[in-house]
Amino acid sequence: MNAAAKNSPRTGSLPASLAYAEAFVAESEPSRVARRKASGLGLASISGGVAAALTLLTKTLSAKAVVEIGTGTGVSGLALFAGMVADGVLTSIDSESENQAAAREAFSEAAVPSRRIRLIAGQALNVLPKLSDGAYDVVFVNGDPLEYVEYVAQAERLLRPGGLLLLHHALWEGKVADEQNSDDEPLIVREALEAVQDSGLFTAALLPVGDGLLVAVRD
Ligand SMILES: C[S@@+](CC[C@H](N)C(=O)[O-])C[C@H]1O[C@@H](n2cnc3c(N)ncnc32)[C@H](O)[C@@H]1O
Repeated sequence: MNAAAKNSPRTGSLPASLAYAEAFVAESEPSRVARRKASGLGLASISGGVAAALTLLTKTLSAKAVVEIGTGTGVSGLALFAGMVADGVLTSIDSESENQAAAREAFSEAAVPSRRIRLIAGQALNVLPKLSDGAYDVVFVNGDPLEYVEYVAQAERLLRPGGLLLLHHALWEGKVADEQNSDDEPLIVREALEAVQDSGLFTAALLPVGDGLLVAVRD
């Protein structure tokens, strides 16, 4: 095989490569437990690859103040805490207090001090407007996909210059890329991605990790 063929993305099995990439960083025991609880509650959690990306990005930024929309049982929160500075605070919003109770257990299991955890039970679109302008290093979006356009608008306001918008499910089960697909979720996710592109406020990359992770830095 010549060097060009060896480096071609078409060489070998793409599904096997993606599975390899997803499992590249080992998952912690508290994260495994939180993932199992999520399954029991019928909730989806971020994949191992997305978790690794969240930790990497928050660590690169030395993130101190992070907003999460969609706490779930804490799989993504654990990944964010793993990258944040030692006294960083995660503000995480979820409409279901049962999910947040499971997340609190996961954070306790991982020995995250309670002063670093700010869990807010409520509808994201009621809570987000109460958070301060330009005060956050990262906004991670994993709540109601039908509200993604509004979440992007809130992130524009909440992020400091140089802060990161991380939007999960950016490829929504492979349906966002299919422009003929007009299901509600992919339609709204597509609109949210276009809002980021058209705002002129972000420099973005769409990573094909997990179900798709939009990474956009606030200019
Ligand atoms: C996919 S789960 C989040 C999973 C979590 N990020 C993780 O990986 O561990 C989505 C969560 O968003 C919450 N949610 C859905 N709609 C919401 C809304 N409008 N406001 C706040 N939370 C919402 C759900 O209760 C659920 O816990």
